[in-house]
Amino acid sequence: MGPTDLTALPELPPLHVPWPGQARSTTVEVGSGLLGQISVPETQVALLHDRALPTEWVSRARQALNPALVLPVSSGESGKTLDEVGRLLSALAQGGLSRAGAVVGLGGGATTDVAGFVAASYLRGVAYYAAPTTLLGMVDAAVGGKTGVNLPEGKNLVGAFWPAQAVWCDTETLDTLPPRDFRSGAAEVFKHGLLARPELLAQVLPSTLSAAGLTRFSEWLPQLVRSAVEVKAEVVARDPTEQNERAFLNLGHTLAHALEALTRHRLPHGEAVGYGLHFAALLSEAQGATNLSPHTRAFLHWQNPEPLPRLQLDTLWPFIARDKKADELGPRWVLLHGLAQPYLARLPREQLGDVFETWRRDI
Ligand SMILES: NC(=O)c1ccc[n+]([C@@H]2O[C@H](COP(=O)([O-])OP(=O)(O)OC[C@H]3O[C@@H](n4cnc5c(N)ncnc54)[C@H](O)[C@@H]3O)[C@@H](O)[C@H]2O)c1
Ligand SMILES: O=C(O)C(=O)C[C@@H](O)[C@H](O)[C@H](O)COP(=O)(O)O
Ligand SMILES: [Zn+2]
Repeated sequence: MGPTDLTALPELPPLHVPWPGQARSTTVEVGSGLLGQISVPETQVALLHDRALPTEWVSRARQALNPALVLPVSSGESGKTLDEVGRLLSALAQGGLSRAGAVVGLGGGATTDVAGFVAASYLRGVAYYAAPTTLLGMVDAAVGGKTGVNLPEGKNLVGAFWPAQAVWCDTETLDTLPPRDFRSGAAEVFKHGLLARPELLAQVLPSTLSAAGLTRFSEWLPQLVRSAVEVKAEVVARDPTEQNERAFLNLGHTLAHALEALTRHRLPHGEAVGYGLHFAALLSEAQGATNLSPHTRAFLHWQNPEPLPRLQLDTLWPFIARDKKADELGPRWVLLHGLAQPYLARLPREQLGDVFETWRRDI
């Protein structure tokens, strides 16, 4: 499918994600060319952008926001460290950003996770806005208020819930996103499809028999981003701080985060999630569900993630055991009774071995 004239498509109305018990809400806008039109009410703005982002997107945001401070953030997971956060906080202090100022994060999910955490910590919290430039950032990372960084002991082990006031998803920025990063982000769209909206599965993979599927140029891309955001927004509005059903958004992530930590983050998050979704589908089938793994197997085939080294469950276990959903009784897994029927389960470790071997053979 070739490029489409997105200006010919209808404008999508903004989505408002309420924050229960608080006066604020997040406005999520999706459209092509939004970046050149963004604005914030605060007069003093610090723009934190992925250092490796094409300059065109940084220039557009600079022109629109006229920021007092422009701070490049180390790209990807290498920026999701406490050292990087410390460096950025010092730069804000030295630059004189006041409590009335705002932080704007521009980049993929890694950058918006860091920028959001910096906004949450600086002066005990300043206004935060997100301009995600990856598919994953748009459909997942920038929405819902989870911000933070990694520790050597595991993924996202430090952070804060600090929702953005606005999230601007400019789908034009995806024009420069490498295809591998695009396919990586599609894992979170697929996850939202499995969790709540099965029609999204067919939009990512129009036919499980063909390799053709979603691309940066698919005419339904802005609508797909919006639909995927809606799934997350509905859950987050009911359970913003993961006391309950928000844990479902972690489908596939117990294994994914362990794979990321074990590979020292060389495996991109979305590829780890692709592997994790397949493991969750196989585990769900071992508990009685049917017809889930054909979907996740087809997705993995389409996504074509980096091959994994030979892995043992024993090697992954310490990371699985530290998953944030674990409690004193051990890890909890997000499973599916069927499409759009998630539940949480505690499984004895002995039950995982056979499924792990099947997964290993499949990937
Ligand atoms: N906070 C949340 O709720 C949440 C949800 C999902 C994922 N995450 C986090 O998001 C991160 C993954 O996000 P990601 O997949 O966006 O990875 P990323 O931020 O590392 O970006 C992937 C790559 O794309 C490049 N890039 C970004 N935008 C580009 C563009 N428009 N053109 C060209 N290159 C571009 C980046 O430089 C990087 O190399 C992980 O750290 C994950 O833990 C957070
Ligand atoms: O927003 C959520 O909640 C999610 O679980 C979305 C995940 O895709 C995302 O990777 C999130 O960062 C994982 O959160 P964590 O609490 O397990 O670190
Ligand atoms: Zn994720």
